[in-house]
Amino acid sequence: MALFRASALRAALNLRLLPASLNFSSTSLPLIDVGPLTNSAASVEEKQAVGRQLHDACLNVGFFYAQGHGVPSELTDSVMVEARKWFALPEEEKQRIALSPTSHYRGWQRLGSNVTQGKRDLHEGIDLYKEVDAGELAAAGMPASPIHGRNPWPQTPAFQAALRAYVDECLGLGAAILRGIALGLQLPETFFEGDMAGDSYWVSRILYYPSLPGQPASSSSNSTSSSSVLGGAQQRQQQQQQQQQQQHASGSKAGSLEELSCGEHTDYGLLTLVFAEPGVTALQVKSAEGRWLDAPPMPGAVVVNIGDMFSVLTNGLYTPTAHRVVNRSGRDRVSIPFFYETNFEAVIEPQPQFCVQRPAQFEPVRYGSHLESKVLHNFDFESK
Ligand SMILES: N=C(N)NCCCC[C@H](N)C(=O)O
Ligand SMILES: O=C(O)CCC(=O)C(=O)O
Ligand SMILES: [Fe+2]
Repeated sequence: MALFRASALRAALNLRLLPASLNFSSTSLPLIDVGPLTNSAASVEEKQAVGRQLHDACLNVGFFYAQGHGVPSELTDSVMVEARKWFALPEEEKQRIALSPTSHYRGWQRLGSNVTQGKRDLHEGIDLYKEVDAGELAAAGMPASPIHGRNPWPQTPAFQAALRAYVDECLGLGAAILRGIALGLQLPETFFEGDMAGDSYWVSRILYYPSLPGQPASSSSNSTSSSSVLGGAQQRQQQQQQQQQQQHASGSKAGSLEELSCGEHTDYGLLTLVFAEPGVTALQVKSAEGRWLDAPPMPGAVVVNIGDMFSVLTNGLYTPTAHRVVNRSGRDRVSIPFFYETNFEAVIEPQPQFCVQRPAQFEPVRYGSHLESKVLHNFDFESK
C-alpha cells in the first residue's frame, strides 16, 4: 500500500483518540449530500469535501442522513408497497419461503422469531443475501458456509423485480459512499474495492413492524398527518392489519411494554442504508450518554450507519453506534435496510496508519466468520 500522509493523519489521531460518538450529544444526525460521489463529472476537490463530512459523521456519530443518493424514490416506494402486499398474504404463502438452516438462513422469519440479546423482536421480515452457488464455490476451492446458497425470492413477480433492481441500486450507492469514506480516512479512493469489498456479501432485509402497545416513549414527533407513499386503498389495508395486530397482541403472544420491535445492536459489516416509509418514527440511535435519539425518515434522504468491520479496520477510530427499533407510533411500519458488507472471505485487520498512536486493538477477523457467529444464533425456530 502506498505511503500515507502519516503526519497529517497522526495529527488527526492526536486530536481524536477519544471513542467515536463521544461528541454525539445533539438531537439530530448529520445530513450529507453524497451526490458528488455518484457523479462522474464531480471534481476530486468536491469528492474530498464530501469525504471530510463523512469522516466527521463516522468519527462522532456513526450515523448520518445521505441526500443526493440517486436511488429513485419510485423504486423504494414500489419495494415497500409490494412488501406490504406480501406481508398481508396468508401464513401458508409466506411459509413457502421460510427461513431455516436448510434455506441457508435466507427467507421469511415470522413475528418474534428473530432474537436480539436473548429477547424476541416484534417484527417479521425477509432476509436476502448475495447469492452463492455452493458447487461453483467448492470447485474454486473456497470454504463452504451454512449461509451460502440461493435466495428464496418472494413469489410475486413485481416484488421480486423491484427487489432485484433495488439491490443493484444499493450496491452502486454503497460503493460510492465507501469511496467517500476512504477519501475521508486518507486511504486510496479504491480501498474498498477488490478483495476488501469488491464482491460485497450484501444483505437486503425487508421488515414489517406492527405497532407495539403503549405510547411513544420520546417527545419527538410521531406525526400521523405526514404524507405517505401509500394510496388510500393501501392505507385502509394498513388500518385493517393494525386492528388485526392489536387483536393478535392481546392474545397469548401479547407484545408487552418491555418488548422491542428490534433490540439494541450494532450492524455486522461496513455500511447500512435504511430506507423506510415516511411518517413513522421508530429507529432510535444511542448517544454517547446513553440517550435514545429518534432517527425519523427524511424525504429524499437515506439513513446510513457504519458496522462492526469499521472499528477493526480503523483500530477503533470509528466505532459502530448501537441502535434499536421501537415502533409505538400506532401505525405499522415497513423498512428495507440494505447492508453493504465486505467480501465473505475478506480478512479485516487494523490498518497500519491507525496503529501509530496505539498498538492494534483487534485481531484480524474474517468477515464471513463474524457473520456466521451472529446469524447462526439470531433465530428461534420454535417461535410460533
Ligand atoms: N444483517 C444484519 N446486520 N442484521 C442486524 C439485525 C440485528 C438484530 C439481530 N437479531 C442481532 O442480534 O444481531
Ligand atoms: O428498521 C430499521 O430502521 C433498522 C433495522 C435494523 O437496525 C437492522 O435490521 O439491522
Ligand atoms: Fe441494525
